[in-house]
Amino acid sequence: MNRAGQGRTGANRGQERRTESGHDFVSRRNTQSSQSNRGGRRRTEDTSRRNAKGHERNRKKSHERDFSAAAPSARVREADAARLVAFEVMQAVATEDSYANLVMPKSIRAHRLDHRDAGFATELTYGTLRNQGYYDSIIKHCVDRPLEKIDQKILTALRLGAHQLVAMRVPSHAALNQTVGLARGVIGAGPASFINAVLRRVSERSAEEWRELIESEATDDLQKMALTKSHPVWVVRAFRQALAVHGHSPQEIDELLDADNLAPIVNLVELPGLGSLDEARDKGATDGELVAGSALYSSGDLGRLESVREGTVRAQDVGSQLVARALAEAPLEGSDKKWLDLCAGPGGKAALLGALGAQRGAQLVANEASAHRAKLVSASLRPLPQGSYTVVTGDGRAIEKTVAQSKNLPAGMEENPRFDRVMVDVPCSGLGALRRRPEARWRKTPRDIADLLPLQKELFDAAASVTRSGGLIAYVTCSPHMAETQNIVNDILRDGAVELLDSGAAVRQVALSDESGTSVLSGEKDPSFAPNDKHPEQTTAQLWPHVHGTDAMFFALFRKK
Ligand SMILES: C[S@@+](CC[C@H](N)C(=O)[O-])C[C@H]1O[C@@H](n2cnc3c(N)ncnc32)[C@H](O)[C@@H]1O
Repeated sequence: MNRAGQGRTGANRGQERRTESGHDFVSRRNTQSSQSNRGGRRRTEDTSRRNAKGHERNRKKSHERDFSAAAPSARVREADAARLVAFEVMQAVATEDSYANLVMPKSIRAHRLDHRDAGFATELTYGTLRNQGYYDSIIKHCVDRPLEKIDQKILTALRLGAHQLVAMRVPSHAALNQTVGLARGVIGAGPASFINAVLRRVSERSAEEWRELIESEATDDLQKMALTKSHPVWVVRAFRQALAVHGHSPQEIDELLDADNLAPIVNLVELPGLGSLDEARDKGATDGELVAGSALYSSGDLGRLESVREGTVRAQDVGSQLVARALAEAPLEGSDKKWLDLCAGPGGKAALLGALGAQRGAQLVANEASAHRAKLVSASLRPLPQGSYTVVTGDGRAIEKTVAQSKNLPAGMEENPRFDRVMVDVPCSGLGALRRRPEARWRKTPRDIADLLPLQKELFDAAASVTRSGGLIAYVTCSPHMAETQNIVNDILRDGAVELLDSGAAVRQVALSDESGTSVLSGEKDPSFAPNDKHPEQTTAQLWPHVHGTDAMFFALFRKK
């Protein structure tokens, strides 16, 4: 006789587990569907329940739900692996200052998540990190104490639960039971019942009702935007100012913040002369629309591409590709054999620069202050021809000394090196890469930016001091914050050692062209801005996630006098 549950296949069992755990999800917040969802009341009008295929059936109203009706013996007592990964990564970010994008792949591997569960864990982690400020505003309504008084692990579980309830199409019972199960497994029974009570309160309002409530609490438009788009107020203010300064309407701030809250598609670059995107194309990659040699890849694990494993094809934001190419291709009179990347770690731009240089017989010195990151630069440059590059470790402000003491410079560079092209991609706030490093917005403060400014200027000065007369220097930051961009440029120009070139033209020139031969970065997509009426040809260039689909990369190209 067949007893219930007997005779199920492994596949059946997997399917069942997924349905219980709610891993058949669709992200709701910050997507087209979330916007169209706004009009609908999830709780009060929607009385159906989703099955594994996403069809809604017999969904009960919130007060009819039986979240805790399960007998104690049937309650989830353990974390499912995907939520455990999300919890671990969130904790590492909160307590160890870790970067989610570095911890996530390791945790996914350690817990052996399959492709689908890895997707769930990634969406859960990144979505929660992006919208953390918004979820905290919601959680504040559901607890009886300030959030600072809540243990970090409990807060992490609450944020994860809030994201599932408010923004993912995880059935509410699964979001609640599984998150409480996670808490029971990794925090303890007492905290789990607190989390259960708080998340039940979260689930009593629809996503739309929460949005209306949180918006109604804002004291002005800026705060409203900061609350609902989940960015700190000071960041919203800085972005709005940067948009205006770069010739955009401050109204675009809405689109910019939305773009920051969307996961970027992975961009690939083939190292010129060394790699080919053909393998990636065979696996579904499509050619990039902004720059040659790039492709968009959304077919999962990059490690399955041999070209990626060998390092000749790499994941790299298109903004980074554009600025590296813009420096490499900008017109230069005279010698063009010695190139320098002053702040090279982990080596993304250095690899592209080095490959472009090697095609023209130029040699690259890649410097990095941190020994650990210098190793990453060496790994990144390994596919380049031997003798075409050297990695050195030292404070960029002492580059002259570092180069003079280096034992393994490319031949011909030993004595009094003066460089022809120099990249200064300064350490910065990273506010331009919030799509990829969602936690940075909560971690950085205006004070951090103020602390970086002297270093940024000093690194540029050191770069200029080892550039030959007539040589080119690119000042690059992955931030649109005025203090790190335009203000530094003004400081640099005040010293008079360099002149600003048409940086926008340099970027436009390396972008793809349409059928009529016009750069795709013209018109509304032109990244350049002329700050000076007397010299309109002297421009800086700012890329934007909502306009170009890139990181908010800033580029200013100078010529040494
Ligand atoms: C924005 S990242 C560079 C990114 C790199 N260009 C790439 O595309 O992969 C800045 C780098 O500067 C390094 N750095 C920080 N302080 C430095 C200093 N005083 N001298 C040289 N490099 C420094 C950081 O360790 C970091 O690796």
